[in-house]
Amino acid sequence: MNISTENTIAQPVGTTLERYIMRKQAEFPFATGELSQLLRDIALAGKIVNREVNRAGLTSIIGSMGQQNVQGEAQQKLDVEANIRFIRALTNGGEACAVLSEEEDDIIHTGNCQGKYVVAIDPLDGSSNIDVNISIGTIFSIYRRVTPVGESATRADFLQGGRQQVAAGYILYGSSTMLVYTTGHGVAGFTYENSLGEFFLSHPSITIPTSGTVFSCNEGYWFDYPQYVRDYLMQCKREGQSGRYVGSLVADYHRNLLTGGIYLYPPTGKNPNGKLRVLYEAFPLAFLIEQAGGRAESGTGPILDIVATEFHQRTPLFVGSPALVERLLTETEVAPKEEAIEQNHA
Ligand SMILES: O=P(O)(O)OC[C@H]1O[C@](O)(COP(=O)(O)O)[C@@H](O)[C@@H]1O
Ligand SMILES: [Mg+2]
Ligand SMILES: [Mg+2]
Repeated sequence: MNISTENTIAQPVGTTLERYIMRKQAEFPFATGELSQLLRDIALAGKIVNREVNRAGLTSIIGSMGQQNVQGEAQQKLDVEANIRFIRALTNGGEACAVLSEEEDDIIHTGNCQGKYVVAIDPLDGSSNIDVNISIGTIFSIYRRVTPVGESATRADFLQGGRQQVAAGYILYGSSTMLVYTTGHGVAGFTYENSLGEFFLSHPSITIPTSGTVFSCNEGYWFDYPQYVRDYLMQCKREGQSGRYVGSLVADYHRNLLTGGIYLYPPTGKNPNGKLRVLYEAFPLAFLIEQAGGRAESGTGPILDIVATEFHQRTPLFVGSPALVERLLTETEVAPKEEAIEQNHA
């Protein structure tokens, strides 16, 4: 039987994440395999969380914990479970010596002092969407530690700066589940095949379109947005661009990454520093978007240039197609018809 007949009768299932990671590792002669193992550990926890997300309505996993996390936000049960799953996988894996999680006040020491890496993670992104069956995600950021191997990790390991990330990515629990990551050599995406229990390479080299016609932000805060953001959005509307906002950062970001667009979480009167967290939301997504040819800014400079001094520090975030981010930052003339339009709707 020739190859083409074979492929017709039994279609190849493709490249697994496991094989892809091994191949990539082989391209770097000095790689030890530890970062590869760390990525596998994250993928494993992602599979477990995916299982819980898929049956969320059938088990007692939906709903609030009735408590708040360190940032004063109501914790959902799945926030707590995802946090446990990722920390456990990273602890059992052995490559990460410490983890910083959105759900924890301080860093978690895994007990693996020989581990060369630290991981900052948003275990469950889009918490408000858990109970209503809408896409949610996980975001992760990996650094090589700066403290000596064998000792406990410290704040310095997590506060190195976004440009020191060695890998970053996210898992999107959407209409299909995807894992998208970068190690600084482009961006690859993998789709989860439930029946085989494996992520398969589905998007070998992701690049974001230079421009697009989608803006994603919570327009409920319109009157609290800075003038330059409102000017930009008015311009988008005059041009007939589309507004798309899921309310899960990972989902909004992923759509714009594939189709072109801009995600905005500006500073507001209530949250002058925005809402999103530097270390486990903005930094990893900024690293990844730059690797995909996009841009991520805070309004005062590139996200990756932020000097973070606190674990749970926040930042405004404008991220997406480079031409759209550029336009937001440069074309900020006051829109002449804005007042009139607002009065019309008063
Ligand atoms: O409801 P808002 O203010 O539009 O905020 C939505 C944003 O908040 C987040 O839910 C914050 O993330 P967490 O769910 O991890 O706290 C983002 O995913 C999302 O983009
Ligand atoms: Mg989040
Ligand atoms: Mg979260």
